[in-house]
Amino acid sequence: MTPAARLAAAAAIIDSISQGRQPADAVLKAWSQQNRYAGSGDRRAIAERVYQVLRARGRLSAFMGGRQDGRALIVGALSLLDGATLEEIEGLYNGEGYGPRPLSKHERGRIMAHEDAADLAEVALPDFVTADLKAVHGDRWRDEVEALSGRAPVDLRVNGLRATIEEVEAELRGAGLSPQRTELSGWGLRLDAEPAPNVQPLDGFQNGHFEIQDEASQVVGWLSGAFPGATVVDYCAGGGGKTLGLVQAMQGQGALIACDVSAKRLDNVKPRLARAGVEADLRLLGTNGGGVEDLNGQADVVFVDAPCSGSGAWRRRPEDSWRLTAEEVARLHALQLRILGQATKLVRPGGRLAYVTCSVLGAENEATAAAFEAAHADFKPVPIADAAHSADLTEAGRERLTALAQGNRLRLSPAATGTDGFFIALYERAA
Ligand SMILES: C[S@@+](CC[C@H](N)C(=O)[O-])C[C@H]1O[C@@H](n2cnc3c(N)ncnc32)[C@H](O)[C@@H]1O
Repeated sequence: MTPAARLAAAAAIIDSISQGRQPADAVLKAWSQQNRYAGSGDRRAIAERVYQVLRARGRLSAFMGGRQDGRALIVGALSLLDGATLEEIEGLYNGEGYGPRPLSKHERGRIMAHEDAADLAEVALPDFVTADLKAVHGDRWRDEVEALSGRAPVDLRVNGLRATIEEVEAELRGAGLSPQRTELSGWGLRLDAEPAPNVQPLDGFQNGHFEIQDEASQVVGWLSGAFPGATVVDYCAGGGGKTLGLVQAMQGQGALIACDVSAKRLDNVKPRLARAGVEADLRLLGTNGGGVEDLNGQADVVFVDAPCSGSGAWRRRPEDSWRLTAEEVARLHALQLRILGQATKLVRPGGRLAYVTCSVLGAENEATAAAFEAAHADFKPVPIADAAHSADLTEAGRERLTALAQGNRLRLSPAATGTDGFFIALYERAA
């Protein structure tokens, strides 16, 4: 494919991502299957262009005078992000072959405007998101916006029940990769996202020596208070990402009950448990919390990884950032409170409750924690500093997390910790 034909293909793919609800990855994969003439270099270049545009969509749309179509966004990217000159862009947009038609007067005018991407931070994300980040971070909101628009590395969690970190490092190096130890999690290894490391075929993955899991997602498990021999309920277990980390914190000893309202998601936990060589009691919950009555007042730790916007993972799924609405966030906030209320019943007197999201929004984090605290005087905030002694954290991690915490609440984010955005609030049920 010519460079111009790649741009035309990327524009069409961006349009189908905009018009549907499918993840960008799935749309790109479908396009590759339907366009077999595209070679691996074409597919890589097209995917890179699509992700570059998705990450900067708000800015590019503003730069192009509010247009949101794939063609305009790519013209904007060439000018604003790549720094291409008008002549260079006209060379690509000349209507020849499978390339895009020539530039319009309006498009030429936008290119001549010579704006700076950094000046467009205000419009990088939906307005209600920017307002939320400003309310939480004050002057530092720009850092959060910039970091959220970046690329995420690939983090692995070594399964200490099956392997040592040195063994996994050696296997990864043998496969030509360059793992770096993570700063906060004592079991984390970080790989560059580019070129995308393909770790799933490795023996270590197949044999459960490691899982793919963002460092912040590991850290919230280490802070949960799960200990060997405990009864731990993973209340919103989903596909089981945190479940496996919780079993590891329990050193495989005790009872782990993984619940979810989605049978399909719970099914996905089974092969992961088998690979990691651990067991959990999987329970399908009713939306009113039914199905775990036998555990009322029994759990040492209830871990609520609540449904949320997923905004903490926008580096990985940038298309979600402009699909989110303020109404959806309000719905999620109400759901988070309802689920927390249900989960409280399972905590034994003196036991722990951990509220977790992978969101960066105050509306789903501090606001939900504050509303929960106002309604549940019997749940006392536990300072993060008291939980940060976990041996699964690095020494630097213990210090850093203690310093970052605000009482019983902690935020991790691409800007603050170089991780996905996560939030945790810890409570203890009055004895
Ligand atoms: C953030 S995801 C959990 C991700 C999972 N813990 C992981 O690490 O892979 C939230 C989960 O909450 C579940 N959920 C939604 N409503 C729920 C409810 N009323 N009670 C319990 N879980 C619920 C969803 O099915 C979803 O799997």
